[in-house]
Amino acid sequence: MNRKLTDRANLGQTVGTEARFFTETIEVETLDPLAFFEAGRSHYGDHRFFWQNADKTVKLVGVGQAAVLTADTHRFQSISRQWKALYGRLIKEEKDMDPVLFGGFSFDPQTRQDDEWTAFPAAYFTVPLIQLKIDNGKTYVSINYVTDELEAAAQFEGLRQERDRLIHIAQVDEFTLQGKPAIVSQTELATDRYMEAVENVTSQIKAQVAEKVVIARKIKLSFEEEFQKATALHAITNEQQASYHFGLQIGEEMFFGATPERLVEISKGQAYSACVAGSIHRGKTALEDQQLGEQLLRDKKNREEHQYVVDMITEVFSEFCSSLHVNKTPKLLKVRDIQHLFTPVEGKLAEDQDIFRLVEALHPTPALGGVPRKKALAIIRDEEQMDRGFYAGPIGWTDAAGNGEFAVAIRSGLLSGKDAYLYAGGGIVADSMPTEEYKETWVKFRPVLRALGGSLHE
Ligand SMILES: C=C(O[C@H]1C=CC=C(C(=O)O)[C@@H]1O)C(=O)O
Ligand SMILES: [Mg+2]
Repeated sequence: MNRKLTDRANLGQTVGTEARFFTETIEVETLDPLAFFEAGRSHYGDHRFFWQNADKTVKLVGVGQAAVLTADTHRFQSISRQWKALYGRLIKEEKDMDPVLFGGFSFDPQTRQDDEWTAFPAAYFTVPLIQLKIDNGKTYVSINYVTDELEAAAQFEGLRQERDRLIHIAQVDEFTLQGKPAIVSQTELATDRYMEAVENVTSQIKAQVAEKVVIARKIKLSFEEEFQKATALHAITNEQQASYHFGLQIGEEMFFGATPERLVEISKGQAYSACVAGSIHRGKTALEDQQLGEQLLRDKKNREEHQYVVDMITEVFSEFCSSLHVNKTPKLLKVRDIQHLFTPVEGKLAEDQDIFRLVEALHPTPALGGVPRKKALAIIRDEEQMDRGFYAGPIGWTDAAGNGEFAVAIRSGLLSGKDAYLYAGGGIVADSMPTEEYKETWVKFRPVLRALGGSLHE
């Protein structure tokens, strides 16, 4: 039994057969998405989300819940089915935007469950009550409302007032962020276990039990006071520019991060993914940076880490797409602290496919799981001895038209009261060295560590 799910059974609205799903959109003057997120705190402080894609053409903020979809078994199909049932009841005019379904999946529902992740079920998605969408520079605010009652006009009018209140606060009131609270402690959890795990995994790979396995570890930070969620999001958006920025708040907890890795985007019938695996740090000078990049492109161990991901994503795309494009050799993807090997994958999505099927087929890629997938997951469960929660899982959005985007939730952490849990890992292949992998995780911890004011281990 999944205790997380039973804990959450009373949350949100179920979709009854009589339910109707109303939406209404207005276009407004530009506003700061974080100011809107913060404006929602007093009334909807327990349920908010924030998202922006890597090129910042799509920004989303949701506050409150019009509907909540959760799932335990067959979680990808279950969310897809629930979403179809819900938007099948959608009543909208042409000028109205599609409501957004936002959420994510945990990395591995079969792993052990640690207390910090209790609020996060194996799959959690929400349609916000009030939704901000900035799409190619235009700003839209929608109200979404699901009801069984025949007479919903009064509630809807109340929501319009709420919408206007939030817009006003975000546009007019001064938006002040609280400072970062002082850190009481920063603890590496089970570093010895991590080093041993990397050692064991390389031996298993040499013995041909698996080909590649990603092993991760965590750091715990404790603060003098609770870390304000908007402050954490503001800090992370300034950390690592060319990345997806996300925050998903469920009750007191918020999972957030800045990931450079797209899992899948569907836009107008095209599907896009990215193989991101294999890493080296940034150079201190432009020249050193370039030399490090060239070294990474030539490095056998990193190319091997990368190739497993390319092979797997290519295989999935050949199954789901009618045509396909994959580059033969990787490029470099440079973000603030790290450079990765990067191969974009693109295809024309076959008829009758949906984003949840693709997410299911792709998750976890060998950039976060391993090869073969099942064996790698079993080794991760045995060796890591921790609950990754939503770290390394798919996080993102979709709409009724079938468009949407999911990123791989790495470079991420969970804010939980006065504590934060940060996660980072790396792909282990036969030639991996525990001390080198350990160093690589420190580089990957940096964006969230810096955002929270932790010490970087330089
Ligand atoms: C597992 C992580 O990164 C993955 C993504 C890119 C590069 C990776 C690597 O070089 O090991 C990892 O596969 C992480 O950031 O926690
Ligand atoms: Mg690596």
